[in-house]
Amino acid sequence: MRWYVSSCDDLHGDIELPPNEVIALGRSTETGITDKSVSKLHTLLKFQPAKEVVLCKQLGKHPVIINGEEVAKDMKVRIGLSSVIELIPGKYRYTIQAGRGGKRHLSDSSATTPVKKHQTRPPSKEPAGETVIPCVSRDTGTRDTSHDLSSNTRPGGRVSRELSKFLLAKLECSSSDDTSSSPWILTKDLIVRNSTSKGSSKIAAFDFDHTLVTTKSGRVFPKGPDDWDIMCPGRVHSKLKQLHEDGFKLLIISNQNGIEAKKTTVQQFQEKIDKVVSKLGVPVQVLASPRATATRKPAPGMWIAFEELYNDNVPVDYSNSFYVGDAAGRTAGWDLNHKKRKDFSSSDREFAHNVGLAFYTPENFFLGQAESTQWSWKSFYIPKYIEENLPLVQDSKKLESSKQEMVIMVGYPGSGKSTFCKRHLKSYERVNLDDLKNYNKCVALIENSLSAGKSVVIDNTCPDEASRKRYIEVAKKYTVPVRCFVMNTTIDHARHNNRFRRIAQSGIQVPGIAFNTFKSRFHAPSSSEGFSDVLHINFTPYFAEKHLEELYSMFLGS
Ligand SMILES: Nc1ncnc2c1ncn2[C@@H]1O[C@H](COP(=O)(O)OP(=O)(O)OP(=O)(O)O)[C@@H](O)[C@H]1O
Repeated sequence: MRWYVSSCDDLHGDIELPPNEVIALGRSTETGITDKSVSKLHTLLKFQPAKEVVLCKQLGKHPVIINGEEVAKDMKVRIGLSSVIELIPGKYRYTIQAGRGGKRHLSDSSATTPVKKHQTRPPSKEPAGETVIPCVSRDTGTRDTSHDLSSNTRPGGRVSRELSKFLLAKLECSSSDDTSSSPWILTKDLIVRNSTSKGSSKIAAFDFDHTLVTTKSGRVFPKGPDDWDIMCPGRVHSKLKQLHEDGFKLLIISNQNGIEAKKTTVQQFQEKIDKVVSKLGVPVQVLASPRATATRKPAPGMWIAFEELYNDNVPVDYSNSFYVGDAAGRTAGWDLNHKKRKDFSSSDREFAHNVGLAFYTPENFFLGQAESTQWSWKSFYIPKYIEENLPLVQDSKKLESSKQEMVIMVGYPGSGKSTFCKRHLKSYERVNLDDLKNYNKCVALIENSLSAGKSVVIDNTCPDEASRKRYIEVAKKYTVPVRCFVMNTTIDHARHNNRFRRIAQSGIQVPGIAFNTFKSRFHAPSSSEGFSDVLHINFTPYFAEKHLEELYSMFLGS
C-alpha cells in the first residue's frame, strides 16, 4: 500500500511518500507556495511502513498544526492516515492518504514530485521528546459535506475481541429483559431503549444533547424535563429519515452524567427520550451511560455493548458507519464568524477515535458547514509515554536499599505509587493511609516494622513538608535514614490512571478536586527536610495482559 500526502486545497497533485525516506514539504516552485512565512524546508516527512506512521519534524520557525495541535520548531510527531497538516494555521492544508494504485493527482496529472528529497538534515534517531498525535477520522480539516463514506480508509473497528470481552464482563448490562413489554432495559451501567429496526451493518450514531436536541431556554443544561427541542428540526428530520431509508440503523449514544450527579433521574431521562423519539418519527435505538464506568464516553463501553448485544449479531461495516457529536474539542471562535464558544470537551471525537468510527460535528453533518481545523484532543493520550521509554529512575540509582530505611512516596492520587511500591519495593512494609484508615495505625505499623529491622515505604500522596515531617520524625526515633521517591507523573496522566482504575479494576475513582488539592499543596521535597536522597521516578507502563494495554492506550476522559 502506497501512502501519499494530498493538498486539501488542490494546490497540486498528490505526493507519494517513499518508504523510509525523508521528504520536505514547504515553499517551492513544485508546491506553488510562495508565502514567505512557509520555509523551504518547512516540515520533513518520513513514511515508516513497518509502523504504519509518518514521522513529521517541524523545521520552519512558525509552528505547524497537526490534527488541530500546534507542533513547534524541532518537535517530532508521528501521525497516521487521515491526519491533517496545516503548514501555517488554517492554510496550506495537507492530509495523509493511502492507496493501492499509482500516484493520484487532484488537479494536475502531470505533476512531478513536488518536493526535493532532503539529504542534508535527515532526522537523527527518534528523539525522546517525540509526541504522538493519533490519526483522526477523515473529517478533520477536509471539506466534506457529502458524507461519501465509501472513501473511508479505516479497515475496521479498533477494539479487539479480548478487550470487548473483558469490558462486557465488567459491565452490568444485559441484552434483553424478556419479562417486560417495555422497550427499556435498565441496568447499573447502561440505559437502553430498543428500537423496532433490525440490526444493520451501517450505523449512523449520534450524541444526544446539543447534537440532536437543544434546550428551548437556550441554556446549556435544561431547566426541567420539558426544556428541549430538536436541533435545526428540518435538517435533522430529513437527514435521519434519509439515513433510515438508506438502511442505516439510527443510534443515540449519550453520557447522562446528571444521573450520577443526582441532577436528573433515570425516569426523567426516559420520559424525555420517549418524547424525542416519537417526535423524530423514525426508529432510533438509544444507549445512555448513567455512571462513570466503561460506558462513560470517551471510553468505548457503550459501543462494545451495542455491537455485542444490540445489533442482532450483524457485524458493523466501519467504512459505512459514523458518529456525530458536538464535543469535538474546538477552540473558542472556531466558526466562520469567530463567535462560537469552545467545546466543553473532545469526548465525542475521542470516543469515535477509540472505537474506529468516522467522526462529524453536527454543524458539518446537518448544516453542511466545513469542519473547523481549530480543535485539539482534550483528554490525556498515553502512547507517547509508552514510546518514550524513559528509565524508571535517572542515574541508575538503586531502588531497594541493602540497609534498613524508610522511603516516603510523593505523587498525585493515581500517579502509580502503590503499583510502583508493590513492584519495586517488594521487601518493604507498605504503609498506606487509605488501607489503614487513620494516622495512628500507620505509625503503629511503621514502628512495629522498624523495630523488627524491616524497611518501610510510606505510600501516601505526601504533597508538602508537613505531611512528610511526621513520618521523618518516626524514622529519626529509630535512627533509620529516609529517602524520598517523587513520582514524575503529570496531573493529566494521573487523572487518566484514575479513570483506568475505575474502568479496568472497578477501583475507586478519586474525585477531581483531590488532584487540584495536591497541586496547590505540592512543595517539592528537598534534602534539607532530612532526606538522604530524593529520587524522581518516571512512570514506566507495565501490563500483565495485552487488552489492558489496549484500554490504557485509549482516551478515557478524566
Ligand atoms: N506502571 C504502570 N503501568 C500500568 N498501569 C499502571 C502503572 N502504575 C499504575 N498503573 C495504573 O494506574 C492506576 C493508579 O495506580 P495506583 O493505584 O498505583 O496509583 P496511586 O498513586 O497509588 O493512587 P492513590 O494515591 O489514589 O492510591 C491503577 O489502575 C494502576 O493499575
